[in-house]
Amino acid sequence: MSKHLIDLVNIKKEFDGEPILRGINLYIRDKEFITLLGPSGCGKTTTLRIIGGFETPTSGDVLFEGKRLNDVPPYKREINTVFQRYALFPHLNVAENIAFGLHIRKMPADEIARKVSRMLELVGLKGFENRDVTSLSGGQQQRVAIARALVMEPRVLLLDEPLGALDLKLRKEMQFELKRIQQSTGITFIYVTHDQEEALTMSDTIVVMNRGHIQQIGTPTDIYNEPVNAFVADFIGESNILPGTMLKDRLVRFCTHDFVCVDEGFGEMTPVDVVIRPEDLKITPTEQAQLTGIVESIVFKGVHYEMMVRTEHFTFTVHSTQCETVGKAVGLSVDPFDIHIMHKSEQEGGQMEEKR
Ligand SMILES: Nc1ncnc2c1ncn2[C@@H]1O[C@H](COP(=O)(O)OP(=O)(O)OP(=O)(O)O)[C@@H](O)[C@H]1O
Repeated sequence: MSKHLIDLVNIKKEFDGEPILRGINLYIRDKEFITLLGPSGCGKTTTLRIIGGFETPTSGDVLFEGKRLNDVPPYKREINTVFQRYALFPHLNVAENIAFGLHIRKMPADEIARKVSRMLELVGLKGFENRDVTSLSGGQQQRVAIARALVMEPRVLLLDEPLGALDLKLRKEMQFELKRIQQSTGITFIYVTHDQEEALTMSDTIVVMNRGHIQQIGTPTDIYNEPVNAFVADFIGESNILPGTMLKDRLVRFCTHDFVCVDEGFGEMTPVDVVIRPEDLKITPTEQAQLTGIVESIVFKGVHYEMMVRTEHFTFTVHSTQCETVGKAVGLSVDPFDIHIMHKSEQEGGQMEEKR
């Protein structure tokens, strides 16, 4: 999994003079599962459509194995797409839907039958070949749509929020299925979602986007544990983000106290964002704690309790398996390894870090 399959080189896109992509630089490796993740409107779908050839960039190049792809029409690209609203042909049964593209290619019938059968097995729909597609559940229909795209044996599959229309339980199942399908076929998957959990579960690489900029590229662990700025930290998981000042290496001040941290490389007296995940704050007896506060609210979240703890300068979100009581004075402690220091978030982006 090392070769660059696709390169996006300084891609810019404007709609009616409005910049939507502001210089996207990204390489995609052969056989990887890469996810474009970001809030609604950040430009994920536009990026995907440019890769698919459904949209032309205002400037910049799309390369496929080093060759410029800009002027190659979608049907000549070794790329296929699965959309959120899987447009299946309602008058064709499951097998006929999957076989459709192969018929267009005038493939011999026995070969088509073999490929369709393999696809039905791959997506877990063996025995459904003669079913009317309109009689299938949403998840089953989406499997047919995926099989229909995969049977064409593209090098790359583009998936634009393909699970968006499914309920939560089915989504989880399909996430697992898609990952398995991607691994067993070795096809490069470029996946678009605004759901951070989905991105963390499925991807080899996550590209976090905001307002037409890439904010960070990395593995799920990198992105979760080492977000480059407060935007990524906040978007990828709930976080406490506090204004702070770097006093000197490994000493940061926030909430008027000084804390030891492990991050370094910031100048003295640099204003920074201090990011602490809710699960990294430990409730401790007040006399031993670094910070003290009052529990303002408690919500049971299934696996943990989410508590808001108001200290003198900041209200922290704390996740704990132990339930406190509203109004109680508690202490909060945090390990130096769990204090993440970031340069002040540049909301317009520009800050991009690649770690892979
Ligand atoms: N054909 C178009 N004409 C004009 N504006 C467009 C066009 N396509 C997209 N846009 C605008 O570009 C911006 C980015 O859209 P895009 O669909 O790429 O975002 P996204 O990150 O995929 O969001 P979502 O998750 O909501 O689909 C939006 O503001 C959208 O309105």
